[in-house]
Amino acid sequence: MRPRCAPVAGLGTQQRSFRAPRARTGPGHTNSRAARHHQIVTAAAAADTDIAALNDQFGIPGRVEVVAGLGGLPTVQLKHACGASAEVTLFGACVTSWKQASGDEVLFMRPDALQILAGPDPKSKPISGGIPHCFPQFGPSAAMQQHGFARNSDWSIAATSADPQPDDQDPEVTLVLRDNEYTRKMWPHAFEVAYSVSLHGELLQADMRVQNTGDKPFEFTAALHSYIEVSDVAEAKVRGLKGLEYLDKVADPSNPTKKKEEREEVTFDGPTDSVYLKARDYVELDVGTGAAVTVTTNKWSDVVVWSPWTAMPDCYRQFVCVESAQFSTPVSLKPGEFWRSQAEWSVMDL
Ligand SMILES: O=P(O)(O)OC[C@H]1O[C@@H](O)[C@H](O)[C@@H](O)[C@@H]1O
Repeated sequence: MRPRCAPVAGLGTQQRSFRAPRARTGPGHTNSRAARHHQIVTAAAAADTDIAALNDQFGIPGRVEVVAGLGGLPTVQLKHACGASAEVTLFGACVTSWKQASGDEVLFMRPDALQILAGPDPKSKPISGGIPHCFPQFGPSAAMQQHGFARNSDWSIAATSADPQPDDQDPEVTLVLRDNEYTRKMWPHAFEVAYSVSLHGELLQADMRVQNTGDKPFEFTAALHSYIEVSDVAEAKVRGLKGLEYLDKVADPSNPTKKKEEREEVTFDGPTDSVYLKARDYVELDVGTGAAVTVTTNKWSDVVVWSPWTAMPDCYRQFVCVESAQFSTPVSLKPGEFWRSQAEWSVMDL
């Protein structure tokens, strides 16, 4: 990623741009074709993965398109009027691309990102890279895959939208995942996760809502596992963590050591796997090109910083994960209750 030419509006803790909750329209509601191209497209969640049919149902010309994305996977492409774009796959609801108006990619896809398509069981491996999910656990645990099943599941499109004002065309997609036979085998709970991804100029926003739709309480942990491209891991620095306690998982992930971060800037000279507890709502990653990626959150309690170092010899120099997580305090939901959290990423010139 090269530095951007101009600063992005809405950076930092003072200029949070989380929007008011948007009412969700229930199943069966579909707008006329003309109306939906101007405002909101909403429909019953589509399980169908036929790309053309999905595009016909949810596409908004010039702003939202369902395409064959990474590895041919059905993917929702968001395009902002400023030239920025993002892509979200239905498999895993993974943000596989986020580009600035210049065309520069911000996220990193690992070379093994497409392993899912090669294996005999496509649900055995998540997409490695971009912004995948961890739900209902930020792992590991014996009960299921390392970071839960959400990133190994097929999500459905619930709605797309693009605001009609010429200067505020913010494309958005909302994907949903509900419990099903596959999830109940590992986690016997009824739930719905709604996940909205939107572009506001060059800024990327994600809004996650988890609801308990069953008749017994459950607990979960979660994360947005963002892989961010850096010029070289040795040049990368994470700011905003000083003074925080963290769990150092490098020596033994299941028995981490608690430490206190004394550094103003966290740098990398070996494997790093740290969960910063009760973190602030703003952290930035200096990517070493004269730009930083900022992460501003609402309700995510922790920040994870991960570099595999030479455990991934082909790619470790090219990325750092700075993740927004809910790990130190698992969320408990009673029947009918829901939890919501948001994160936004932007690029800032230094
Ligand atoms: O599942 P992925 O995408 O390969 O990421 C694995 C890593 O994810 C990080 O969030 C964890 O802190 C690491 O312990 C783990 O190794």
